[in-house]
Amino acid sequence: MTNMRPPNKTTLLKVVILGDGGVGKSCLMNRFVSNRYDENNFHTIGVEFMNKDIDVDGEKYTLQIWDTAGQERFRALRTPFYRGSDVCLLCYAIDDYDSFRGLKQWRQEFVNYADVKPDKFPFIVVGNKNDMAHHCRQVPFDEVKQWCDQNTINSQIETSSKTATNVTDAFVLAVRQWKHMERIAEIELKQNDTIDLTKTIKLAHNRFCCTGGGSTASTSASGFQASDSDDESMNISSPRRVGKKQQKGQSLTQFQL
Ligand SMILES: Nc1nc2c(ncn2[C@@H]2O[C@H](COP(=O)(O)OP(=O)(O)OP(=O)(O)O)[C@@H](O)[C@H]2O)c(=O)[nH]1
Repeated sequence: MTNMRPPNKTTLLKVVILGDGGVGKSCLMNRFVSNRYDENNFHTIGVEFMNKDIDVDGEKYTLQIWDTAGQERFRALRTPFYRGSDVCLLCYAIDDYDSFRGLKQWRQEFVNYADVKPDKFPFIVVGNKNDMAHHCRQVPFDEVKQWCDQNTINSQIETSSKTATNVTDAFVLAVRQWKHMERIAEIELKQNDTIDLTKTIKLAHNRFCCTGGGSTASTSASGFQASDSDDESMNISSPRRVGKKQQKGQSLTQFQL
């Protein structure tokens, strides 16, 4: 829980950057981590990651930033790395309307492979290349805001990796948005703290908590929906669990108490 956080503790956050090829994801990461900008960047193949320590609102974070390949042909190489992310930056370039239109698909791909609930996960929408001349702009800021509102995303920023405008701010915003979602998750956990014995509980077949077909009432009396992900996500006090949902095609056993 964040309010029980020991002083000087560093929180590790996995931040994944998604968006069409060429919108400037690698440049954004390199500018933020190394303060470098390369006009002639190569396309990313698969994924790359870099760490960066940052203080936000008096707390220490290590951001593990995952830069992914935007080109469609690398889809199978990037998607396995979405799982376990804490924040997702959805990037477009302000001079490329198609890259903005593509955000819907990027968000969906992330939701599917990271296995999170879209309205409970911290997404940040980043419009890169805002150093471009006014006449080059294809994506109005207001239109992006409207899209964000419709998709329950409340963080949006324009950046330029070239001129280093708002780059750090984008990552600070990401941390703040993560923290905001954590607080909401904590509140929800507290509200759901009492066990409702009349409620139908779904448990995944293959979890250790319901071995033998899950017929024991005591396992399901814990009052939570089991996740199919790693053991860390089974920690009921972890707000991260709140974003989990059933995996595609997974069979469920219904337990009626
Ligand atoms: N004007 C301008 N150009 C930029 C900016 N950021 C990146 N670029 C240009 O866009 C090119 C592509 O940037 P990358 O960071 O490689 O793009 P990417 O999104 O990582 O592309 P993939 O690896 O294919 O997914 C760079 O080589 C730069 O020439 C920016 O802020 N402003």
